[in-house]
Amino acid sequence: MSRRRRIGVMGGTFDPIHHGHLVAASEVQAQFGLEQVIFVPTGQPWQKSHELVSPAEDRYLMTVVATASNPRFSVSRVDIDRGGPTYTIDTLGDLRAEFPDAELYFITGADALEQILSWHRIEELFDLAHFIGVTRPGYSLNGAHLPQGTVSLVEIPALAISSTGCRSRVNAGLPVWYLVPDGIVQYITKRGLYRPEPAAPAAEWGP
Ligand SMILES: Nc1ncnc2c1ncn2[C@@H]1O[C@H](COP(=O)(O)OP(=O)(O)OP(=O)(O)O)[C@@H](O)[C@H]1O
Ligand SMILES: O=C(O)c1ccc[n+]([C@@H]2O[C@H](COP(=O)([O-])O)[C@@H](O)[C@H]2O)c1
Repeated sequence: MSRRRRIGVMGGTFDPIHHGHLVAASEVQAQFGLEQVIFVPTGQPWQKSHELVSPAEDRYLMTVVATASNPRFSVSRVDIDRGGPTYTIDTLGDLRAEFPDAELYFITGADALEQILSWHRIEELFDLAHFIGVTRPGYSLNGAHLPQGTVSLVEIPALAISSTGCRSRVNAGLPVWYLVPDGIVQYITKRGLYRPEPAAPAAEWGP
């Protein structure tokens, strides 16, 4: 009997996307034999409403640039195009409609997994996808608070990189080479992201 297609979903704010995200997706892809991993940049991440988040189009384009070289990676606009606050229940609903014959594997770092019970309509989420928690330096990986059988815990190479750290470094004039892919360093510079002065709105982009 043939196995159902397995598709990974890597949701994130990706402000900016960094090698921690890419290694997590790559490791889970390999360990679970996923046909592809779809990166899904958030629209408005409602639990970060107190934080200044870069325009969705910048985060989307950085995600496209960072994943372009891996044939098993792709990027979805579902959360951005839906508009409003992003809830994973909607992300998974849209992706299930797009891939009705696939099993979905939603990838989260240990920090996100700790908070998952605060997510919107959490009790329904576990019916839509299998959850994979990956190790992240500074956080302990534990699924004891979650219903049995809903989450797999996976050890990945430890990369102590965060988007917050990358933004702070750019803001302080420090390099982010090798923390993010080369194209992302160039994108950040070109768009003036994370500098003390705000970036121009996407509508004002010139050639
Ligand atoms: N270094 C890392 N190792 C493992 N997982 C990570 C790492 N960085 C982020 N993740 C996971 O990737 C997903 C998306 O993360 P997100 O885009 O919020 O990045 P972040 O670095 O946590 O950002 P910020 O510092 O702005 O909160 C989350 O599930 C998060 O736990
Ligand atoms: O559904 C929710 O209520 C919910 C709350 C917080 C985070 N999430 C999702 O978790 C993923 C990582 O989010 P973040 O904020 O750590 O970048 C991303 O896909 C978010 O949409 C989802």
